[in-house]
Amino acid sequence: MFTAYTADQIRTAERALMATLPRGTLMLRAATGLAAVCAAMLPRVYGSRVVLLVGSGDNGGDALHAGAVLARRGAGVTAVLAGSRVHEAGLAALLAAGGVSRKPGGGDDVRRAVEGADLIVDGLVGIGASGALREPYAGLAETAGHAAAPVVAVDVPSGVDASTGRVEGGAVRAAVTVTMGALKTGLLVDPGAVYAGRVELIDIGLGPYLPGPDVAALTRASVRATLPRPAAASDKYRRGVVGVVAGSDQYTGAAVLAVGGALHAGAGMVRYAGPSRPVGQVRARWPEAVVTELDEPSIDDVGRVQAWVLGPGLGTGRWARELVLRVLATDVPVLVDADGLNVVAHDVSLLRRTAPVLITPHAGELARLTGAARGDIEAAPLAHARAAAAELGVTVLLKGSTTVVAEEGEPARVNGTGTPWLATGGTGDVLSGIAGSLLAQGLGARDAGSCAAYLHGLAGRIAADGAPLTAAAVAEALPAAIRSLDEESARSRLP
Ligand SMILES: NC(=O)C1=CN([C@@H]2O[C@H](COP(=O)(O)OP(=O)(O)OC[C@H]3O[C@@H](n4cnc5c(N)ncnc54)[C@H](OP(=O)(O)O)[C@@H]3O)[C@@H](O)[C@H]2O)[C@@H](O)CC1
Ligand SMILES: Nc1ncnc2c1ncn2[C@@H]1O[C@H](COP(=O)(O)OP(=O)(O)O)[C@@H](O)[C@H]1O
Ligand SMILES: [K+]
Repeated sequence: MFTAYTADQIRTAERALMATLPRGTLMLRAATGLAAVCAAMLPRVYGSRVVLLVGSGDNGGDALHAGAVLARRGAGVTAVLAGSRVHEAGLAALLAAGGVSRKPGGGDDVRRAVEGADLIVDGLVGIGASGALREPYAGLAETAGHAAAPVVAVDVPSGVDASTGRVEGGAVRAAVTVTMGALKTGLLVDPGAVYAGRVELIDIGLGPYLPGPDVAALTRASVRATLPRPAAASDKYRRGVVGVVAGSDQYTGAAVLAVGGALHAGAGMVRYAGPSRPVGQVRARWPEAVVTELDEPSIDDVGRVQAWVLGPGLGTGRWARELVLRVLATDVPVLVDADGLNVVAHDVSLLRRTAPVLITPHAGELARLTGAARGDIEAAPLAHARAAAAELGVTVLLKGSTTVVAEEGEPARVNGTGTPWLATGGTGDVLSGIAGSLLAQGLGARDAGSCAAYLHGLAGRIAADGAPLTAAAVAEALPAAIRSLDEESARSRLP
């Protein structure tokens, strides 16, 4: 499991560690690691042109010391000193190594240097930043964004709030973020995660001083350890039976896709219940599913299940409302998605029940549930998922380019295994089938949601492989995704 922390948590840990070490030690550890990542990104260090964007704090100090290392190896290093102050020891080290410094006000000089660079190091601000980038930092971030060279962000991309991932105004778009001591929450959640690129973690000895994490991200190993596997004595009932109440005569595909996700995620059996048209399609596509055609909105004849998937393509009329009431009245875990959420939006007290509830909204669906504006949710998904979990008393899986799973009293989980190719109709239906299947196999709502998001993202990558995917292909790629958990190499932008 990767763990990540807020800026305050990092600062407290750093202070405790620093008290045990000679002054300057931590920055030299950080700068040494940073220089190594930079060097590895250059075809050759000798003769390359490196531009450091340097702010007034220790983030700039890291960049300057790393620049000194690169200059000693023969790189031409130019530091653009953007702040009213500068880290004096860092600047002295750079100049002693043969680097040069410029002021951003120096006409076209700085722009030309940035545009002609082979590598740009963003040391404007780190965890000491507050609010939107001010000038001249904001202008430099924009200039760097137009340059051809890759940008390495020091600790966090400047303009991204390290604690929340919020971006007010502009921010540096990094190819790689070299983060010191521990991951920051803002590197894992949207929109910050989009700006961070690949994340490299430099160990500066902070580990023993860190508190419990703010958020966590599953790894291949943690998913492998959490996923239920059939034992020698398993039978289909003991592996877990999942019921799917989805689809309508208008939306038949959602039923097919949710059942497809459920079938490929390891449940012993999938029961599907719906009206005649989706029933026909589910039967034709998935002969493995046990299907009940409903003449009335009742689940009395569907048989026993260990968890329900409720909502994809269900519609929002009387039929749907009745089914939502009946499924939520059972005493097993329920996953509520899509139209199921649109139905309960009229009365969120329906979600208060003794057995677990996992809801899987995208930002628009969460907006309908909580009354928050969709744009506000997209700007701060973690905060909104947490607030919704507390307010509604459920586990919230908020979908997006990174997915957040929040449950009151627990560190939130974040997932970034997906690919933008997943932004296509029906992939959410597959996700609900996967998560419901894991609930039926006995995982708690937080584990079921976060493992489902992890596997869905991995299956999306396998299905896409650099080209458009279909939601059905994501369901079918799930076994390959589960098999790949045993592979050494991780398909992740995280360390
Ligand atoms: N502590 C440690 O042990 C270690 C720390 N390490 C490193 O130190 C970094 C933290 O350094 P830090 O605390 O000096 O803060 P930092 O992020 O450089 O910037 C603060 C200054 O920026 C400014 N500023 C703020 N907001 C702004 C805005 N919106 N727009 C423009 N300017 C803004 C403001 O300056 P002012 O405006 O007052 O001139 C403020 O004082 C950390 O991220 C890591 O890289 C590593 O070496 C490992 C060991
Ligand atoms: N840019 C993206 N990067 C990674 N995953 C994405 C991206 N956009 C969407 N997704 C994922 O695709 C799925 C879309 O689900 P949803 O919005 O419910 O679509 P639908 O209702 O069409 O099934 C979610 O799992 C979401 O996390
Ligand atoms: K930075």
